[in-house]
Amino acid sequence: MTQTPALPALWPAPLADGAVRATVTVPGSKSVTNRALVLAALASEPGWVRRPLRSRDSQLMSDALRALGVGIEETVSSSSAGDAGSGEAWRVIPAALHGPATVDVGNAGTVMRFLPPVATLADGDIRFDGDPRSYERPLGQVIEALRALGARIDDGGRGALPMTVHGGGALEGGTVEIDASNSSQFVSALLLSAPRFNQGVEVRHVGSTLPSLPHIRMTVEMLRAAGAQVDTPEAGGEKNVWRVAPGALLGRDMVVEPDLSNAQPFLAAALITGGTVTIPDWPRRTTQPGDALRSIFTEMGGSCELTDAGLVFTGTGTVHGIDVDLGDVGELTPGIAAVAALADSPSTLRGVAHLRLHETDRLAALTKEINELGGDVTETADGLHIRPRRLHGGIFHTYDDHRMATAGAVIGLAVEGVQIENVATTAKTLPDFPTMWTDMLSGAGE
Ligand SMILES: O=C(O)C1=C[C@@H](OP(=O)(O)O)[C@@H](O)[C@H](O)C1
Ligand SMILES: C=C(OP(=O)(O)O)C(=O)O
Repeated sequence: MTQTPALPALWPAPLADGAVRATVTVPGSKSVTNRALVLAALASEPGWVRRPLRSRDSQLMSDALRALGVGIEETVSSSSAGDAGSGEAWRVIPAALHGPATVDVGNAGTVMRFLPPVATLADGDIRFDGDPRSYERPLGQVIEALRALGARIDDGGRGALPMTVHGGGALEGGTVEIDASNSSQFVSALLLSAPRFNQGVEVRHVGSTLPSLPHIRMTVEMLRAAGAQVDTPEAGGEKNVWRVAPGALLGRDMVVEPDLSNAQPFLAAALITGGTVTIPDWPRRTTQPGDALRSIFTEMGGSCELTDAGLVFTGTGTVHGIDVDLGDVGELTPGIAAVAALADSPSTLRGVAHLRLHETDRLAALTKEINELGGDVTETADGLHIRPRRLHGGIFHTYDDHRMATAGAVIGLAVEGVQIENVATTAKTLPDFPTMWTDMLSGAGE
């Protein structure tokens, strides 16, 4: 990670003085990095995580796994995987998991959901704590599911953090029902550790909706790549039922794809300024929800092409409103809302009620912050109505939410005088964002 110079409490978002033309290399996916770390830590032999994301969320994950006894050596190397694998690489050396230990989850959904099942396999007490917001983010369903599978957890009756998992060195596993309508991460959490449960797991989602399905597919694909046997609804199984058989996970050489959701502000910059931004290494096939930006931002007025140089995205400078269900790709909502506020027609963003439980209540935060710049946004039961208005400068508050900060920067490209409060919060998944943003505006890589 490059050392970012101290950032001001209020960061003046730069205004674009013309069409943006840049090539932007986006760091590794948070979701892939943190899954790769968990799977490598639970494997029966050492493995590699190549091109990992270095950010607060991945640091919290690796610190936590180290606290449980896992070895993680950070190296720079070349690999037999060729160019795709060269650069930074973490060697993960699994070990018997030990308590007592303390895990700081920060405000990382992946850490607070994926690690309690891992902690049940440790031979002692694992205390989980985190940022104040982590106490409010839903975890009760994971706690109850783990109890049903044989775990002992002391959460003081809160169904939330802080809590202690009394690891017994093993977990029985078996069949469990869970309502994952508040977060797909509940399902991913139970599946990721399940090869190590005595009976594996059968997870039955019983809620009315299930957000972020691509992230569950990511979990399944990465489990399979690590040698796990997984049955899914897609493979002809029962709807909303996933099964993972018990068995050893293999030590793999995993190359992390660029974080396509973090490519969003840069693509948005091309869209709204009528410029062109190229994102190298955009995968031709991926489970990342950010891939949906190709179609969503095309519908909003841009065009794109997957070339050998990466994804080349071009805007016309005219942005259209959109009516779209973002239930599968909820983490894209703040960036889409920012673009929609600059469009030539209204937008309706649906299917994202669960965003009220993310880093902050994103529906309330987007409504308030865009409206304070002169916008006209209203919350609906499951999303936002955005009627574009001429916006003016002002302070864009971020509520410790990395995607609020990048959304504010997108608006600031087109609206003079936008100041982003605590832009440093982008360190959650994209620590170099302010530098990357100014580099993009100076035409870096062209
Ligand atoms: O499993 C994952 O890596 C994620 C799943 C999604 O969570 P929700 O299902 O809670 O939205 C997504 O929003 C989050 O950024 C990452
Ligand atoms: C919802 C998000 O993060 P988390 O992994 O903390 O849930 C996100 O990155 O948009």
